[in-house]
Amino acid sequence: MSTENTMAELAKESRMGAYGEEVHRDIPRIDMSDFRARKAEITEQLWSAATDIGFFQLTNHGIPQPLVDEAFAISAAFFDLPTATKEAMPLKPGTNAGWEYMAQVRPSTGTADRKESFQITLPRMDGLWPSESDLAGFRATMLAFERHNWSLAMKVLSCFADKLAFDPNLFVDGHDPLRPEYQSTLRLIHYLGMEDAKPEDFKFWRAGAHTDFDCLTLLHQKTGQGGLQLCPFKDSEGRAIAWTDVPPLDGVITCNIGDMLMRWSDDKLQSTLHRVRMPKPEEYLGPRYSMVYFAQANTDTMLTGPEGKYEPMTGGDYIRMRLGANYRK
Ligand SMILES: O=C(O)CCC(=O)C(=O)O
Ligand SMILES: [Fe+2]
Repeated sequence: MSTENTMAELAKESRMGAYGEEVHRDIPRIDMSDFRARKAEITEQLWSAATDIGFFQLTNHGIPQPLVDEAFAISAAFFDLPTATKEAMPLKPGTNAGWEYMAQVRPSTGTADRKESFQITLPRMDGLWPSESDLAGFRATMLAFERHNWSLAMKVLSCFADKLAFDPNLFVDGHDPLRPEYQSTLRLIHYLGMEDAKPEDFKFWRAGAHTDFDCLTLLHQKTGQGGLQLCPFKDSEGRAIAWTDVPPLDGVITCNIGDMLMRWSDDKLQSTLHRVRMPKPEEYLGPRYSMVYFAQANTDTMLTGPEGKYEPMTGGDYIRMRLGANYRK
C-alpha cells in the first residue's frame, strides 16, 4: 500500500468515531466439523462470508473448550498480578509483545482504548513471560492455546488458498511458527470494569473503531460480556454507517479478515470495520475479557496478489507501516 493509500485509510478511520445507528445483520455461522471430508463445502461458506460481510463464526472448530476456559481463567489471573509485576514485562513499541495499559490510541477516536492487554508473539518473548512463582502454568497454557489457534487459522486460510488458486501450502509456509520471522500474535485483553466509572467515562470506547492489520483474526469472547460491533466495509464509504452487535456465544469463535489478507487477495476478501462499545447503564458493567489471535504473515513472507493488483510487499514491512499509527510514542 502506498503512503497516500495509508493516509486515506486513516482519514476514513478518523470519521468512524461517532456512535452511529445500529442494525441487525446475520453473521454467517460455519460448522468446521469433519473438516477434511467437508473441505469443499466449508470453503464455499467461508468464501461467501469473507467476500461479503468479512466476519463469520466457527462452530465445532476443534479447539477444546476446557483449554479455552483455562486460558480465560489464567488470563484473568495475569491481569490480577500487581502492577509492578506487569510493568516488568512492558510492550516494546512495534513488537506486539508484552503488557500495556491504556496505551493503544485508535485513529478513529484519538483516545486510548479503556483496556490493558498482554501480547504474545513467540519469537519476541525473551524476558516477557511471568515467572512460574508469579503465575504457575501461564506459559504452558498460552503456548498450547496459541498453537491451537494457529492450527485453526491455517485450516481457514487453506480454504482461501484454494479459492485464490494459491499454492495449497502458501499460507502455512507464510505463517511458519517455528521460524524467527513468525509474527502472529495472541493478545489477551482486559477491558476495565465500569462499575465505579464516572458518567463522562462512558463516552470513551473499550476499543475504538478499526480494521485489523493481519490476515485473519480469531476472537474468543465470554458469554455475557458483549460489546463487539461490526460495520461492513460496503457501508463505510461515506454512506450511512450502521453497526451490528456480535453477541458472544459459547463454543463459538468469531473471525474476521484483516487488511493484510485483503491486500494479499487483491481486495477479494473484505477487512471489516469493528469496535467494542461501552456497556449501557442497564447492562453488565463488570470487566470484559477477550482473547484474540492475529494470524500475520511472517516478516519475510512476500504478499503477492493473484492478479498483481498491488506492489508485492513483505509481511514485516506491512505491519511496520500499520503499527506506527496506533500506539502512543
Ligand atoms: O475484544 C474484542 O471483542 C475485539 C478486540 C479487537 O477487535 C482487537 O483487539 O483488534
Ligand atoms: Fe480488531
